[in-house]
Amino acid sequence: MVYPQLPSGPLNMESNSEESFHDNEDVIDDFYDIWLKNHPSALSSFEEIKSVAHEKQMVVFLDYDGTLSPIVNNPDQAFMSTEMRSAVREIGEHFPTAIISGRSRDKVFQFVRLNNIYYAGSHGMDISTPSVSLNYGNHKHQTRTIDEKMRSAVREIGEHFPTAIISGRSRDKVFQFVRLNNIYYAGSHGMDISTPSVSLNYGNHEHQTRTIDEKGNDVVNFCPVRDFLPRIQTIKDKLEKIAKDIKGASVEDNKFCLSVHFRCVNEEIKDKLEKIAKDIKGASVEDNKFCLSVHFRCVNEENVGKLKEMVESTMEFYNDFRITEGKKVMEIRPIINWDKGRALQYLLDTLGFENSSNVLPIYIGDDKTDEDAFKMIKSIGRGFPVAVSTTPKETEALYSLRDPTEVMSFLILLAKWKMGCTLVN
Ligand SMILES: O=P(O)(O)OC[C@H]1O[C@H](O[C@H]2O[C@H](CO)[C@@H](O)[C@H](O)[C@H]2O)[C@H](O)[C@@H](O)[C@@H]1O
Repeated sequence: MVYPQLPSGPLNMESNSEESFHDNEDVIDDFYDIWLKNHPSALSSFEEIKSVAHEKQMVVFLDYDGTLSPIVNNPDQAFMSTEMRSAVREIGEHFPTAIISGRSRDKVFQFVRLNNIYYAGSHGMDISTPSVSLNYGNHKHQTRTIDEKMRSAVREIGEHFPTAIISGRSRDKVFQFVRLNNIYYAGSHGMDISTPSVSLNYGNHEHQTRTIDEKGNDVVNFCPVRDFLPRIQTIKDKLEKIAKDIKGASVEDNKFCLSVHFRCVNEEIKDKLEKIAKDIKGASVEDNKFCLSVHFRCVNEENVGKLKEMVESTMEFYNDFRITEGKKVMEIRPIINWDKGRALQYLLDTLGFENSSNVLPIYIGDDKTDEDAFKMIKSIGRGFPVAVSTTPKETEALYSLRDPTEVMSFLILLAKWKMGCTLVN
């Protein structure tokens, strides 16, 4: 498929339609008709989409707020309808499907509660895929958590081979996570090892002690750093005092080692923003885990400028974060070269569609951050970027849908079409 050139629209529009057409409702309809010519409805273009997608692998990407759920005043009440949930479930049955949202990944999952799709939160900075996909893509920022499938795989390995887990955590903590009795555990970066007592026949006996574990088994503990324990506790006390003064920092006791965590240090920013929001009626701060949102949908027009100024001047002290603006929301995000477009590419690679010319990504979204995903599809040169908007706006998308209701009709149509193809074949 040759990716058509995006038309240069005749309208001078800002990219946030909610802002640009706020007071101009009379002219919206006329402009919308002109805009539709450049960004035709994905519903009325369905025949064309079908003919391009025929015998290709479509991968579906969806934004959450304003796309699967209507925009409402209270961000915690942005529920999706039961009908929308079934439509997305259906889509997930027929196509690899992911939701890429500005919300925290956990929160989107709480809203959507579907297990047959993938989730990317914090504007694509926090992605979860099945662990088999760890064969693909860039592993640098990937972590695994042990789920039941993983536990049975390790149990199975332990049945066939002598198996050990060597972790930086304390030995007890790893055991609590893994809970398997047929493998060995080494904690504190290997400084605390427990094996069955037969191993007393081998190796250096200097740091070995024989004990009986809680199940009555004779075990050998190897620990070359036991003498360090009192000093580690003193250091821990000192570090805890320091961490107490830095919001979000914490100290983890790994028995013979200590970890100082700083993943949540942007708690400090959250704290400052919350103080600002408290003084401005209607403003609120939402914690999206790796990003923060300052909402001003319910703030009086005359106070919005003041709020924005205060947030901007607070953020001047944190030059590793940037502010982007969405629909009546300021989004505070780490300055890294990562956005919804990069997340889309990562998901395509991770799900095994790297370099496949057969793949057609479709992305449906309503806000500014979705433009990064539209641009990525454009740079791939194949696929369907779809903007959700009731008013004309500047966008990189090729197609459009008016609102979540039209999104739902489109998803239903897409799933039905695919089901038909599957039945015929
Ligand atoms: O990427 P998204 O899933 O679209 O998330 C972007 C922001 O969406 C949410 O805010 C928007 O929806 C709220 C509920 O309808 C509305 O009250 C708010 O004015 C909108 O901006 C979410 O609450 C934000 O944290 C996201 O950044």
